[in-house]
Amino acid sequence: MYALELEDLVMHFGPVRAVDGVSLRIRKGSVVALVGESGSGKSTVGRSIVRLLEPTGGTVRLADADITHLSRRRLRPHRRDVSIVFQDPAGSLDPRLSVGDIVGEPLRLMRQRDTTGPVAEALRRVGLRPEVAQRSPHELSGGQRQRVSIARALISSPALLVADEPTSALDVSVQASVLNLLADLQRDLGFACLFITHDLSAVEYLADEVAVMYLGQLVEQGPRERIFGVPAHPYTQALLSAAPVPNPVAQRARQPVLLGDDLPSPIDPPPGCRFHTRCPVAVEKCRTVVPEARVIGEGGHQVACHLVSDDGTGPDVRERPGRWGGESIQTQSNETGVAR
Ligand SMILES: Nc1ncnc2c1ncn2[C@@H]1O[C@H](COP(=O)(O)OP(=O)(O)OP(=O)(O)O)[C@@H](O)[C@H]1O
Repeated sequence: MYALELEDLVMHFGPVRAVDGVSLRIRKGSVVALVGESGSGKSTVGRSIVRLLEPTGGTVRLADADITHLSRRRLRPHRRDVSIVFQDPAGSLDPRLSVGDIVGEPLRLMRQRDTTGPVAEALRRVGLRPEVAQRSPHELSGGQRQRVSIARALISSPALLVADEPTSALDVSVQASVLNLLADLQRDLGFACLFITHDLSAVEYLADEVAVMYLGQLVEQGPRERIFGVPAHPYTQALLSAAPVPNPVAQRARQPVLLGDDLPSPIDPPPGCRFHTRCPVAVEKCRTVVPEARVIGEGGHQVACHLVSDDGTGPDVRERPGRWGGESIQTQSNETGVAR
């Protein structure tokens, strides 16, 4: 039933607690977006799933197989279960190889000898002509290179694709076409996808579910309509308030909640709720007690916040636009969480 199950995933780099207890499931054929600001640990989750990293703790299960600590050799049979597309196609494609060799490599690693036909088909699927197989990746544009990495990722028909900011290094003019391509391929081929992104409009367009990450942990997850319609966590609300909307009139009327300060260091995360140092509505409990994730609504909508009640009601920080964070919290919020 699930293409991916993460249970309490932990990934530390020495003292850096990049990922600190992430539990997430992706149903076969569904798209889950992983959002959160830069440095929250999204790429580290992605790299752990494809086992470019060996997790410090927890479990990674692909199509029912626990791959958390498998050796390179024992991972080989699971290559068909998952592929990854990186942000920067220039950095992820070996310039010494032809496009054909790059796209066909996953099949060769699975001991398939003649890859010409599948490579041509994979290129066609991503909108490139078969002749591109003879070219070198550096002769291609950024958008074409990203199509090559998508062709390579999908040639083995993986059950799960991890797409790590697949369009954010591209020229704005080609971002939409690559995003459309991914959406079409996902619909036609039916793979599940973990879509890591900053771009909330892309999330609304592509994702079935959304998981919101803050400083190594998930603060909220659930169906897309719930996350966009009734976001419960103050961090999710702040993220949504700052995202651009397509309508320029609505855009001008919007007043974002600006989170002051930078993301705290994952070396020494704040005690209690990790978001409390920047939260406009934090109360004393938030500074000391770690909030557990609880289901608050349909579709498994979960949130980890003391201030949200079991039926999902709670403060909406979008009613308090402006700049928040750092010392301002100490003086602007009181014990009931109401700003003075
Ligand atoms: N190999 C590493 N060694 C030490 N620290 C690392 C390593 N990789 C990532 N980190 C740290 O882990 C934290 C999470 O990084 P990660 O790249 O996963 O975040 P992210 O949410 O994907 O950010 P971005 O959107 O900028 O890619 C950051 O503080 C980062 O500096």
